[in-house]
Amino acid sequence: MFFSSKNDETKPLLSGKRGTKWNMCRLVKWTLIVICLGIFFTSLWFVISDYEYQTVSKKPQARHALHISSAVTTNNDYLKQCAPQVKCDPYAKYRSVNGSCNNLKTPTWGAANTPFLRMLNANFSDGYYELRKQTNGSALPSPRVVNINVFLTREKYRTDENNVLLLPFGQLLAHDLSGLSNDVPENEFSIVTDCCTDENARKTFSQCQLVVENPLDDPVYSKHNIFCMGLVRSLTSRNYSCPLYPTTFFNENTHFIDASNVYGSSESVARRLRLMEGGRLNFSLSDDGQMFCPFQEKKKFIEIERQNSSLQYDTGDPNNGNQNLGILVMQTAFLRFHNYIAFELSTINSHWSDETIYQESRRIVIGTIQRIAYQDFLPIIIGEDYQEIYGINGKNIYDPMMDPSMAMELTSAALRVLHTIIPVQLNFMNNDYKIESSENITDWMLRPVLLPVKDNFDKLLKGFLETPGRMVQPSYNFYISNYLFSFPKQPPYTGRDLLSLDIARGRDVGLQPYTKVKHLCGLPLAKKFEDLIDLIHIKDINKLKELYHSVNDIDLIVGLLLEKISDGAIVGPTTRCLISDGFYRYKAGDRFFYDVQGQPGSFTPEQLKVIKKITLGHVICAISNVDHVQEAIFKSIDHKLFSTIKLKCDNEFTLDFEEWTESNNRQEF
Ligand code: HEM
Ligand SMILES: [Ca+2]
Repeated sequence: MFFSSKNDETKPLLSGKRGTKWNMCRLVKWTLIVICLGIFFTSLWFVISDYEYQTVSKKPQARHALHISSAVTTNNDYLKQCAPQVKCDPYAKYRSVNGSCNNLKTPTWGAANTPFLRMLNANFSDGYYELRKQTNGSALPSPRVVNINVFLTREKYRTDENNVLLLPFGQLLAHDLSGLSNDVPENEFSIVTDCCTDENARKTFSQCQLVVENPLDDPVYSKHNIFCMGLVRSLTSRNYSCPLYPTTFFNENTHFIDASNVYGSSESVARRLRLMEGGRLNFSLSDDGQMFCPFQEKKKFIEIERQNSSLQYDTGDPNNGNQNLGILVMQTAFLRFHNYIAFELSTINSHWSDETIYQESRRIVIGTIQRIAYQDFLPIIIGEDYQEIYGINGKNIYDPMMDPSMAMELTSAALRVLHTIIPVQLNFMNNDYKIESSENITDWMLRPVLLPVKDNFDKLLKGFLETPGRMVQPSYNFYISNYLFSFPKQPPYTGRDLLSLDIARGRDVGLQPYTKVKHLCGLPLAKKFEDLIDLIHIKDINKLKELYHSVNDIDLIVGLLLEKISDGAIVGPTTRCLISDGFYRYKAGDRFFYDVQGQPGSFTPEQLKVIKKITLGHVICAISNVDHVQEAIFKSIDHKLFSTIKLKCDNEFTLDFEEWTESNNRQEF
């Protein structure tokens, strides 16, 4: 209205070159015009200032000097060439299962089956897909040789102030944020090919380019005449009918922290995992009636059949849910927690539909995981002070300009630095703090058969809480460095080396070498090996000199593992920089983040207060028979010395969902 009247009124003024004769009529007319203009400009001022206020709050948050940004020009190619048209409901209260429509302007941002973000351009020797070479054109050293010479023999058997629980929670988080599958070579009869044993495979299948050569003097494998580790390359966007240049990799899981490994990253998986009754998730019962993820028939496992168990669980993360007993305990814990909340909510609101209970419970579970991730987990990894300075702790920092995608450098290198905390064994402990047994993690990979037996779930949880974790150090434990996924009913040395795998994966996805990423993080550029002295010990620099042609050839994860640990953190500065960047973006780029206000999916302020109080201790108390937990849930506390620090579940960790009562008129459904 206002603008159209403005247009009408201003027309004569703009084209006003007619002769003037001042009369009463004109005076009245001009007085009116002046008044109108006054009103117009005053209103315009208010509109502009309000608009400015709104746009300021919608602009990217003032980024701190520590923040980094992607320097890649091809990140948006997917949007231009392959992204589907997605229609979003801006008023939807619940996040979609596949993560789309979180960002209303770029609906595919953060959705499952969309590309990982690159912080630096891909580094392939042909610019497209071939593995990186050294700067002098020669092949990079075998990842196994790098492990043997730099890391393998320096393991320290020291324990940490953090407990083992940090590990499975960290892994749960890692696989919530990221999923990249192997591109398994199959022959024309769909039979999986082993790149090591099949002579022709290495020539025929490009996927086999990643096989690792074990040296003749390998301390473990050579004794058994094993000179090849059959690693394969990852699925690329081409497998999703999206040919991008250079080769681009898709995240199969939603990039957000949204418990996608509990609920699935697609509608079909989410539907399969639901009971469709009482808002609950589907489950199976063990012989003595305990709840577990649904049992599923042994399924055809990728690569070679390495699972020797008929039992597998169905989870939202088909690739990793059964990987080891630790992550399975977490999968089970959050499945139970969902069903616990669903039961509580259905008791309070007996008229709610299955859908409402499911979505509301899911929203609480996701909020809980996010809260634990940012309040309890992350400060241990990057340091409390740094997290604060970086701006990660800011409240309600949603920024629609923020790309929430997982970075390739983070998932294929920096987050994997936490593989150093994997211990050899997991302890089964009873409520009297007695270790009843211990099992090697590597003996039970993809074999979850131990979990539903007797009280093993509770005993594992208690063991996680009470066992000091492995001290972070530049070396993976010996078992995980040699015996990962050994063949069923075969000796452990038929397994692989996780560190070789991590180095190889970095090359597979085209990561830039360590020095370039370090520089992106604002740290000094290195021209010669000696320039690394600020962060890497001279002894290690000398070892690297023997392996790599130039300082600018060092694999990213190799440099990250060798960096001196930063104050207050358990990782070095480049790892910290990449993790901080990621976790800032997964928060600021998530419209459904639990503390975001003013969105259709926001918790009420009263509900938010409840969410902010739910710790992993509450979750453990709600879903297990563990009866005491410590408030600092990831800290290892000697129960003999500090028995009073352990709090009783019944007294201290009760949950109350009264704020979700519909009759409170706080909710509209
Ligand atoms: C017992 C504990 C763990 C084991 C046995 C384990 C093992 C593995 C294996 C075998 C892979 C696949 C490697 C590849 O093919 O490239 C992997 C990937 C990965 N791991 Fe771990 N891991 C563990 C814990 C953790 C933890 C605590 C973190 C970090 C908090 C972590 C972060 C990652 C990440 C980010 C990936 C890449 C995920 C993807 O995109 O698919 N892992 N891990
Ligand atoms: Ca996710």
